[in-house]
Amino acid sequence: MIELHHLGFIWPDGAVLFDDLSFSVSAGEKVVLLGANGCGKSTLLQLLDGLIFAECGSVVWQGEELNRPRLQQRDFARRFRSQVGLLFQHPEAMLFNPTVREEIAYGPRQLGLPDADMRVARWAGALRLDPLLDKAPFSLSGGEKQKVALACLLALEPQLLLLDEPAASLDPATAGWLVDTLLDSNQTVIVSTHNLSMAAELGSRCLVLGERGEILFDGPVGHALRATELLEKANLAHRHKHRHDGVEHDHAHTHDWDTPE
Ligand SMILES: Nc1ncnc2c1ncn2[C@@H]1O[C@H](COP(=O)(O)OP(=O)(O)OP(=O)(O)O)[C@@H](O)[C@H]1O
Repeated sequence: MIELHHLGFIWPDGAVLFDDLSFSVSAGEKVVLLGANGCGKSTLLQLLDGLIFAECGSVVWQGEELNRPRLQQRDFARRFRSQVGLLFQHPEAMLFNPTVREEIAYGPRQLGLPDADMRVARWAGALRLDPLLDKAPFSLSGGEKQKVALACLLALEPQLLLLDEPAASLDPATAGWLVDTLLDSNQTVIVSTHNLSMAAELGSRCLVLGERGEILFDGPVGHALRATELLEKANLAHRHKHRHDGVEHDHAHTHDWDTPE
């Protein structure tokens, strides 16, 4: 489905993020990206979405290299944009239409899909956005905006969903709905999250990134979440010091997942 080969990425200010990063994701896989703040999860998702491009190495999508010239070809860009969708970490970045209804319909209409209205009804209904359909997206709460952004993406029904912290502002019921929806679908999903419980429920595979975006672990989510040293190395767990009856001890902690001590 999508492959990275020896990717190297440098920001315009000279900061090196990825160096020789390689992995591939097969059709239908649900992959969780775990890593501390600033390790490169959002940047990686933007590289996979063809919004930014690497200095060296390549991103290959369904056998075709994803690069600037190819995305300037109308047919390729149209095919790629209809089959790959990115949910931005900050939903405001995606919302610019006057109403929620138009916002959700925008993508399907841009792609010339004939059933845009049906898609709006389906995904607004699923995310319980019906009462908000005639409201302006900018007037919504943080969680409501995130739901609208999700509805926009899901309405495109892409083959590959790139989700950047999709549950950050969602209430537990909606986050649970999202996990179930993704698990029930045959879409390929690459999701970044700090939410280790969600990672455990959603992913069969996870990539744990180190400080400079290097892969520290690529394997089953359950293994990663039980690997205390790995979690500490990736800054996903930290050591708490405790003092009881004059005896001090410390142990590793995550905040939403019980790591073995
Ligand atoms: N436009 C930019 N120019 C230079 N450096 C940048 C730019 N955007 C991001 N960075 C840097 O790239 C690194 C990776 O950022 P990124 O947003 O991908 O991290 P992240 O893993 O998604 O973090 P978080 O968990 O905090 O969302 C950070 O050190 C960040 O400061």
